[in-house]
Order: sequence, then C-alpha cells, then structure tokens
Amino acid sequence: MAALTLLRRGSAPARLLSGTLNARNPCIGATQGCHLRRHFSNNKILVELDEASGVAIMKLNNPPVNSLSLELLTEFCITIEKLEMDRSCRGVILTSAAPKIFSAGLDITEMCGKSAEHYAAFWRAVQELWLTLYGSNMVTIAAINGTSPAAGCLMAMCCDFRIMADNPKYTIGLNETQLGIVAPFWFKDTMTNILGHRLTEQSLQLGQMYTTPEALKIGLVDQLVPEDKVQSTAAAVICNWLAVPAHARQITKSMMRKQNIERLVNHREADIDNFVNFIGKDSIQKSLQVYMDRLKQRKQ
Ligand SMILES: CCCCC/C=C\C/C=C\C=C\CC(=O)SCCNC(=O)CCNC(=O)[C@H](O)C(C)(C)COP(=O)(O)OP(=O)(O)OC[C@H]1O[C@@H](n2cnc3c(N)ncnc32)[C@H](O)[C@@H]1OP(=O)(O)O
Repeated sequence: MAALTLLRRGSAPARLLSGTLNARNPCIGATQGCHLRRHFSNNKILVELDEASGVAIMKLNNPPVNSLSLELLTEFCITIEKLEMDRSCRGVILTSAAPKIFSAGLDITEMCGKSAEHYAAFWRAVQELWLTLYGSNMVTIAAINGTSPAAGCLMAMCCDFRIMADNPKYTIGLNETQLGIVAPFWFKDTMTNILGHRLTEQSLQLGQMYTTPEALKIGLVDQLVPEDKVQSTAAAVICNWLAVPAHARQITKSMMRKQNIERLVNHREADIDNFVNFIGKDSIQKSLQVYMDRLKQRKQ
C-alpha cells in the first residue's frame, strides 16, 4: 500500500469543508476549553488526539532509544494513515516518549545477519515511512526532544517544521557514512531541499552530527527552545500552520515535494534491490558489526 497521500488524494477541499474547526483559527476550540481527547496506541506509538484543535501528539515509544524496527515502522505508517483518514485530525506533532532520545534511527539489528527477504521487507517499510510522512496532507511538526541521528533525523526532516530542545548534549544529522553505509538518494533529496546542495554534500560525506546551535544556524532545525517548552511551542506553532486555508497549504506542500516523492515511487523496486545487495555485502556487514560493538563498548 504505497502511501503517497499528497499525490493520490484530491481531498484537500473536502477535508477543509468537513473540518470541525474554526476556519480562521483552528485552535480556537482548544483555547475555549472544549477539549475532547482521544487516546490510542499501538505497541510502540502513543497517540493523543485533541479533537478541539485537530492536533494529534504522536509519541515514539520504543525504549531504550526508539530505534526504528520493522514493527515500529509498520505501526508508524498505520498510525499516520489512520490519522490522515480521521476528519477530526489535521495536524500531527511527532515527538519521543523516551527521555533524551528522539530516535536512534533505523534498528541496526534489522540490517545485520538477516536474509535477503528480510532486508527487502525492512527497506520497503523504511520507504513506506518516508512516503507516508513526507507525503502527508496534514501539518506535521517535529518536537525533537533528544538526539536524532540518521533515520531519526530523516523523520524530523519529513515534517513541515522542526523545534528542538536546546540541550548541549543533543545532536542531529545524517551520520550514515560513519557507520560505513550510504544514505539513499531520497534521504539526500530530503536534506537537499532543506539545506541546499553544497551543505548537504558536506554533511553527508562527513556523516556529520550537529549540535543544536549548529543545526539552527544551518537551518536543519527551525527553532530551539528550552527542553520544557518543546511541547508547548509545538502546540503554538501548529496552530499558526493550521490557520492557513488547508487546501492552499496542502497543494503548495504537494507542489514542493511531488518531484522527490515521484522519484522514489518510480524507482522503488530498484532502490530495494540496491539496498539488499549493498547491505548483504560482507564488508558492509562487518562495518555494521564493528559499529554496534563500539556502541556497546562505550558503556563499559
Ligand atoms: C549505493 C546504494 C545505497 C543504497 C542504500 C544503502 C544503505 C542505506 C542503509 C541504511 C540507512 C540507515 C539509516 C540509519 O538510521 S542507520 C542507524 C544510525 N543510528 C545511529 O548511528 C545511532 C546509534 N546509537 C547511538 O549513537 C546511541 O545509542 C544514542 C546516542 C542514540 C543513545 O545513546 P545512549 O548512551 O543513551 O544509549 P546506548 O547505551 O548507546 O544504547 C542503548 C541500547 O540501544 C542500542 N542501540 C542504540 N542505537 C541503536 C540502533 N540504531 N539500532 C539498534 N540498537 C541500537 C545500543 O546498542 C544499546 O544496546 P544494549 O547495549 O543496551 O544492548
């Protein structure tokens, strides 16, 4: 089920008309105290949907580090699709339930010592996450409350706006080369749209993880706030985004992202084959193993 919401759903006006929210200020219900909250969760994703504001808070909940396992990736896509279909939801704040870690990126154990079939299924799920989140009609805000390497950074980059906790210990970036692996073209395209070509090239070659002031300076994140203000800032920012007429905002988002999305959709199977061939190589398996061993040794 390819999730290509921005391209395949001509539903912007319908969603706008059927919305339960005040068209001028979609968050007005929330400020007037008529809160109707729905909670639902899969195993690894917690969701709280405030029907008054139309905003869902979606928390990654896969301790200890929110690594993106096949199970989490699958639940993630199901959750976004469910919210996308829910007329009372128009925006999502993506954050972490784990203290200090937004997401450690892809679960490296899913890419080590497994069969080609497993690698293919895993990579398809990674693609699906990107297609679903990057292609979402909803307003998406990343409330980055911790460190966010690799696919953790990718998830944040898929969102419309990034707010990060200003903590000197937190870092964010696409560090794939540090693991001896290569960020695929659609990771690269996503970053290029945010940072531009030169900075993306440098960032990807070095596998650079940025401190929070560095990330703000280069535009990888849009706003830094004290740790305890991340959620409230995200709530305020999403209200501003939701105040824009939805059909116009959605069509604009689609226009900006369509080319990148189509590129993956048109090369999806080849991209899976590339990944399976690449990740199955002995030299790459060895690099990943060395990286995992180093992670574990850091603690001793
Ligand atoms: C030319 C063709 C190209 C085609 C494409 C080919 C390839 C593309 C391939 C892949 C793209 C991948 C993108 C990714 O996302 S790769 C993942 C990158 N992630 C990282 O580098 C993060 C690694 N983790 C850390 O740096 C730290 O753990 C972190 C800072 C997040 C947290 O530190 P902390 O000290 O709090 O916690 P730890 O003790 O280090 O970790 C706890 C526990 O969790 C394990 N772990 C950490 N990260 C991962 C992970 N990503 N996957 C699996 N497991 C992870 C860690 O080993 C500890 O385990 P244990 O010792 O308690 O058992």
